[in-house]
Parts: sequence; structure tokens; C-alpha cells
Amino acid sequence: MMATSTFKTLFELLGGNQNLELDDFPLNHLRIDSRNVKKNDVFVAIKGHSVDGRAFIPQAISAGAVAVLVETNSKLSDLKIDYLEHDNLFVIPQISVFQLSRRLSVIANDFYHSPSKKLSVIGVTGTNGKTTVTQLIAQCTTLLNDKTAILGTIGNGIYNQLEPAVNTTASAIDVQSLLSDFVKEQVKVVAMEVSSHGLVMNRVKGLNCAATVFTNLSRDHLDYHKTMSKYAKAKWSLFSPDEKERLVETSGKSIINYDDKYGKRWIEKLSHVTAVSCQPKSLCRLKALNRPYVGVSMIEYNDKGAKIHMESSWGNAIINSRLLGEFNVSNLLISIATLLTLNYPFFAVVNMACFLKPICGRMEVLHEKNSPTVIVDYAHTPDALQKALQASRIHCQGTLWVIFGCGGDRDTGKRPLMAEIAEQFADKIVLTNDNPRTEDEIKIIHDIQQGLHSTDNIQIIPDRVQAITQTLSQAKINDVILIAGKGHEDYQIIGKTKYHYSDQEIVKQLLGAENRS
Ligand SMILES: CC(=O)N[C@H]1[C@@H](OP(=O)(O)OP(=O)(O)OC[C@H]2O[C@@H](n3ccc(=O)[nH]c3=O)[C@H](O)[C@@H]2O)O[C@H](CO)[C@@H](O)[C@@H]1O[C@H](C)C(=O)N[C@@H](C)C(=O)N[C@H](CCC(=O)O)C(=O)O
Ligand SMILES: Nc1ncnc2c1ncn2[C@@H]1O[C@H](COP(=O)(O)OP(=O)(O)OP(=O)(O)O)[C@@H](O)[C@H]1O
Ligand SMILES: N[C@H](CCC[C@H](N)C(=O)O)C(=O)O
Ligand SMILES: [Mg+2]
Repeated sequence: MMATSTFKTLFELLGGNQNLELDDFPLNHLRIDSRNVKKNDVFVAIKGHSVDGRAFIPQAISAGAVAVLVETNSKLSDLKIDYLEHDNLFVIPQISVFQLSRRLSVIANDFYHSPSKKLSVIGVTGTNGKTTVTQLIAQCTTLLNDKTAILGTIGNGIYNQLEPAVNTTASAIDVQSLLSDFVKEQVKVVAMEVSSHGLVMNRVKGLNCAATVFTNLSRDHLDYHKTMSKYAKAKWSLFSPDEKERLVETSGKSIINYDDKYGKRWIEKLSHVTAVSCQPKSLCRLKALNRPYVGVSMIEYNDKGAKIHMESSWGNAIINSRLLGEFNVSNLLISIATLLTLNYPFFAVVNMACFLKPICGRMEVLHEKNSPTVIVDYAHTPDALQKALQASRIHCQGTLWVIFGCGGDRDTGKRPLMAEIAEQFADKIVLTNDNPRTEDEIKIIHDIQQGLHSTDNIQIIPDRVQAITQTLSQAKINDVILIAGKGHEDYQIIGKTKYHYSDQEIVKQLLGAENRS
């Protein structure tokens, strides 16, 4: 394997004295987790939310780390070098770095030779729609023959060859290391989800974005951000024209949803911005903004998706979209607007838009003859659940069922709100488990129930397989069953254990069995 850098270069990029006499040797990768360290890697030891990474330095050295960066709270110790024991000799240099976790993304960017500057990175943020928009952009640029990679919830890697990811936005080191792999693989475009956690935890500082994109902001993650205004501030740090406030380097091109109340405000604060709306009633105001825009004069919904009459600063077109729901019209227009802002040719983009396919686990329709229609969707916030139910209603001639739960160890405040939405927009509700994680499943369901006004039409079936099985056996052919919350996930986390589990697999088995019987 080709080394990425050397020890002296690393010391210098940290700000160390170039004239210091130091042994120099090759370094392969920076590693934040001792369990991933290999020969000639540097272990980066930081204090985390649950454990102190500094406790794993011996394991990292045994696994092959040849140098260590360690977090220090003392400014005076910044860049101090200690030598740690290995094979009875004190040979492993450990550099103390002041505020290491905060600086990590910039350090990793320098270590990996600024890969984002050699790529066209599109950073997408928002409560809902990040995965959809990044996937739509990647589908389109791939169809237009630009090699494209994705970083996000469904995985990281070249489009169509994703490796599963732990986080929506990977660690500061992994982001830069993955981007450097993409440079080697001659990728041109990277569509990247930027989560609010990723922004606040400094996972993307130092990133160079060709464009930054905002889908929407609604309630989620208040366990972490505490208030909506802090949550909004985290998202704004991807766009702010004030360099002290903004967390990434950008060429200043942003694409923002005008239909969102935060988006509307932000558009007014930005000069290099493309405004997007999927509301025909907003078209006039959109045109009057004096900024590039993508809007609609009319949308006709149909069984397969929607016929969108698009108007934009680049030209007008009719797009026959194969995606379900109004929110997906918004996602599609935001994706189109991003590509047009990045100077992709108008006709190529609007022609390709008709071929874009639904995303795995997002309004994914599973249907067999003589059975109710099942829709698997990743709605796990109140706003997403409302949008997914409204979209499902269009395709429902009978009763609209919703099966959902809420993830454990996550925002508890959204639980009763999701119940209220379910009561308002569905006919029958089945409450079940999502990923309970370390919380008691009955307590989670109890929290959800607090938002219900009536006990009519509610069933509680904690086991998710049972919930789906029993609902399918009760539903009629004309009914629609929305199974929300887990989308593409092929696991269920109970306690700290991850079990294999997939909504799609269960539904396919049940529909197949019904059809055979
Ligand atoms: C609370 C939180 O966000 N934690 C994130 C954080 O972990 P941490 O630094 O606190 O880790 P820790 O477990 O305390 O360990 C401390 C250090 O010891 C190291 N370690 C630990 C064990 C060991 O054997 N060896 C070892 O070296 C760890 O690698 C780490 O460097 O940094 C890690 C690397 O970036 C993340 O993987 C991890 O995400 C956890 C798994 C998580 O669940 N995060 C969620 C809340 C999250 O970030 N979600 C957003 C999506 C939100 C959205 O939907 O918009 C996301 O971007 O994924
Ligand atoms: N533009 C939108 N507005 C509101 N809801 C949406 C929108 N796009 C998608 N959704 C809903 O949110 C769910 C998740 O969509 P998606 O995976 O694209 O979002 P995300 O932002 O990547 O989510 P996460 O933060 O979990 O990664 C969808 O299954 C759908 O129910
Ligand atoms: N990115 C979101 C996904 C939630 C998905 C849902 N299935 C859950 O486990 O709560 C989170 O980590 O909060
Ligand atoms: Mg996502």
C-alpha cells in the first residue's frame, strides 16, 4: 500500500517546528478507532461521549499504530512529543494536540491532501430528504456519465456499490479518507449528506463544497440540540456567508427550499442562492426574488408519481416523475436545481429526471395481486410521517393503515407528536417497536400513546413482525398499509444488540405466501 504521508509532514501540518530533528517514517492512515488500526497507521485518541479513546492507545499500538495523536486540554502541552513503549523499547511517538477533536477534520483534510478540492462535493442538509436528494443527484450524474460517489445513511462509496455506514455523516477522519479514495478512483461528483450532528461535532470542517443544499427543517434530534433555534443554527452553519459562522469552505453556491420557513429566511440572507419551490402559488413570488429559481406552475399526481410543470431561470419543462408524494416533487426539484446551478445542461438534466427511480425504503411500494398495497417508508419524524401519510392517501381507495414506533435513545418529544399525526392522517394505527435500543419498548409505546385522543382504531403489537403479519391479515385488497420508520434498515437494535430484520423482507415473504395459498 502507498503511504499517505510521513511522520515529519504530519508534525509540520499540526504546526510543529520544521527544524526539529525527528525520525521520519511513512504513515498509511489516521484511525479514530483502535479496532480499525492496521500496520503503519496513526491512532487518534480523543475523549468521546461515552468512553475516553485515550484508554485504547495500548491496543492501537499492538495492532500496528506507529504514532499517536492524543487530545490535551492544556495549551502548553500542544505539540509535545512523548515516546511510548512497544516491544520493551520507547519508540512510538505520541504528539499531544490541543483541542484535537475540534481540529480533527482540518488535520485529516491536510493529511489526505485536501481531497474535496479535487472533487465536486455537494453537501446536503435538512431534517428530511437528505438521502433522497443525494441519491437522486447521484442517479442523474451517473446517467450523465460523471462518476459519482455517495456519503450518507444508506452507505458510503461509488453510487450503486455502497458499503454500509454507521453514521449518516462519517467521522472527521473517515470523511477525508473516503474522499481521498474517491480521488484515486477518479470520481468526479460526491453527493454527501451532512447531518446536524456532523456539523456540531466538527465532522465536516475543512471540507470544500461545490454546492450546499437545504431541504427543510422540522422537529427532530431535540435530545441533542435542545431547542429548534439551536438545531436551525447547526444547519445554518453550512450556509452562512460569515466565515466565522460557516463550517465548510464553499464556492458560495447554495440551493435552498423556499417552501420551508427557515429556508425562506435564509434565501433573503444569501446572494449566491437558487430558490426552489414546489408550490404553484409561490411561483410569482419566486420569480420576483431576483435570484435563480426552480418552481412549478402545476403538478398532476397520478398512480405512478406526478406530472410536474416546471418553470425555472434555465427554462421550462414537463417532467413525468416516478416518485410518489408531494415531498418527493420537492426533493426532485431541489436535485434538479442543484445540477442546473452547477452548470449541467438544462435539457440533459430534465430528460434524465423522468428516469430517476424511487430510493430504497422511501415510499417503496410492495404490491401483489389480490393483496392490500404496502408502502415501506423511512418516516421517523412527525413531519415525514404526515407527508408520507398524505402521499399514501392519494393511492388508497379503502382504509389507510399505519404501522410505526419510535427509536429508543433518541428525541422523546417527537413520540406523542407522531401519534397525533397518525390519528389525524390514518384510519387505523398499529403501534410497534422501531429500534428500542437501550430503552424499555413498552415505555416508548406509552410515550407515543400520550399523543392519542381516542383509543378507537388503535392496536398495540410490540413485535414488529407480528404487527405486520396481523395487519396484513386484517387489511382488505383496496387498503393501503404504510410501514414507517425503518425504510432501508436491515436490522433492529434491541438493547445493544443488532439483529437482522427488514420490513421489506417480511412483507415480501407474507405477500408471497398469501399469493401461493
Ligand atoms: C453520540 C455520538 O454522536 N457519538 C458519535 C461520536 O462517538 P464518540 O466520539 O462519542 O465515541 P465514544 O463511543 O465515546 O468513543 C470515544 C473514542 O474511543 C474510540 N474507541 C472506542 C472503543 C474502542 O474499543 N476503541 C476505540 O478506539 C472511539 O472510536 C472514539 O474515537 O463519534 C463517532 C465517530 O464520528 C460516531 O460514530 C458516534 O455516533 C454514534 C454511533 C451515534 O449514534 N450518533 C448519532 C446520534 C448521530 O450522529 N446521528 C447522525 C444522524 C442524525 C440525522 O438523522 O440527521 C449521523 O450523522 O449519523
Ligand atoms: N422533502 C421532504 N419533506 C418532508 N418529508 C420528507 C422529505 N423527503 C423525505 N421525507 C420523509 O422522510 C423520510 C426520510 O427521507 P430521507 O431518508 O431522504 O431523509 P434523511 O434526511 O436522509 O433522513 P436521515 O436524517 O434519517 O438520514 C422519507 O422516508 C419520507 O417519509
Ligand atoms: N438518523 C436517524 C434515523 C432514525 C431511524 C429510526 N429507525 C430510529 O432508529 O430512530 C437517527 O439516528 O436518529
Ligand atoms: Mg439520510
